Amino acid sequence: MPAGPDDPIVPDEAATLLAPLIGRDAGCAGVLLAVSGGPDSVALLHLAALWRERGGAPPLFAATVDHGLRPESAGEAERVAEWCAERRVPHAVLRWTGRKPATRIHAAAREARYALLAQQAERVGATHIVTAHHRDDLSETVLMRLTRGSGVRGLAAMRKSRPLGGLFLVRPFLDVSKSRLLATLTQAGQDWLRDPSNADPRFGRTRTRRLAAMLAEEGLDAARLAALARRAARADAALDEAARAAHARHLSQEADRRVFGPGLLGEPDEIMLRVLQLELERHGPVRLERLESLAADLSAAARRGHRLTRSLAGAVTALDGLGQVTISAEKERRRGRRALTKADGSS
Ligand SMILES: Nc1ncnc2c1ncn2[C@@H]1O[C@H](COP(=O)(O)OP(=O)(O)OP(=O)(O)O)[C@@H](O)[C@H]1O
Repeated sequence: MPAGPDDPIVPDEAATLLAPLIGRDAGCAGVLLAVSGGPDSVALLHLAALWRERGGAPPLFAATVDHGLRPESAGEAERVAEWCAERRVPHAVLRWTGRKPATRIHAAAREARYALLAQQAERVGATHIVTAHHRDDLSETVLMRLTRGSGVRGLAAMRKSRPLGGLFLVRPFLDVSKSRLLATLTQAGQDWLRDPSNADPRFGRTRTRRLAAMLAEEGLDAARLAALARRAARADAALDEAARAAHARHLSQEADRRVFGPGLLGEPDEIMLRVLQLELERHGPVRLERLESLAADLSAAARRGHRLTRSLAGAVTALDGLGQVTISAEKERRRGRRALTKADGSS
């Protein structure tokens, strides 16, 4: 009988969830569990240890990042260390000692956290870092992206597995509801830490949770939002593949200047946009809205046989009268112009 939405996860199911992503067959030589001490990641620790008891699990390690942002954080990391010791999972506390910015602290903490986890994984020889993001996290991320007007890629939200430097970042619980993780801990008699920031309305995620509760009453629940993310991820992967093929097809010259034949502007808008994105992201980050406006301007100019030059993301995109698009680094273009001026003898 399939498990109900609030049923605890049983040991066999733990193996089914974890093995395809971090089993030895998945090329995993060691796993670093990211355990904050919250219920989700304590459930991850508990289930991974259960899986190891049954055999077939790779070597397990755990780490807690102490961001040093709340006075209780050091003590909390010690509690996690105890829960890991009870399961004979080697545990490390990783301290964020870098400068703490005055704004966007949440984003900076996240960036520092992944960097510290990656360093620790390399130190212990783990190839995979595992977090306990679950279906409710996924659906909240989709909702946040919807409110920001994201495209297909943004709506795909989180992937179960993605590269992180030379490692893999794995999220085996994306199909599992938070209530099941809580039920698992309750059944096991395992305690967890209550993070006060989870109820703080200043954080966007807390506001999104309220919105999620309202939408669920209308039928747009976590399962449906997660299904949307899955479908968006599938579409995104197909579009990416088509864009890579179009990129290879239209790139006619590869040197400092990259030249794309006129066929690029005849591609469907989404493919053309992604080819431009692939190219521009080699120079710097680029916002979707800016990319859309560049693509629209290029198409409109090409239709009229006009030329066009635009600077974006540290690169210059130039359309000639024949529909060819050339992309070069802004500084190379400047260097080229200086060389020309010198050769002219003008100053
Ligand atoms: N301090 C921490 N130490 C170790 N792991 C952590 C820590 N904080 C979060 N994690 C891991 O990340 C998972 C998600 O945590 P959380 O939802 O708080 O992340 P977030 O701040 O929303 O950022 P993101 O979703 O981008 O990782 C946790 O279940 C846990 O596996």
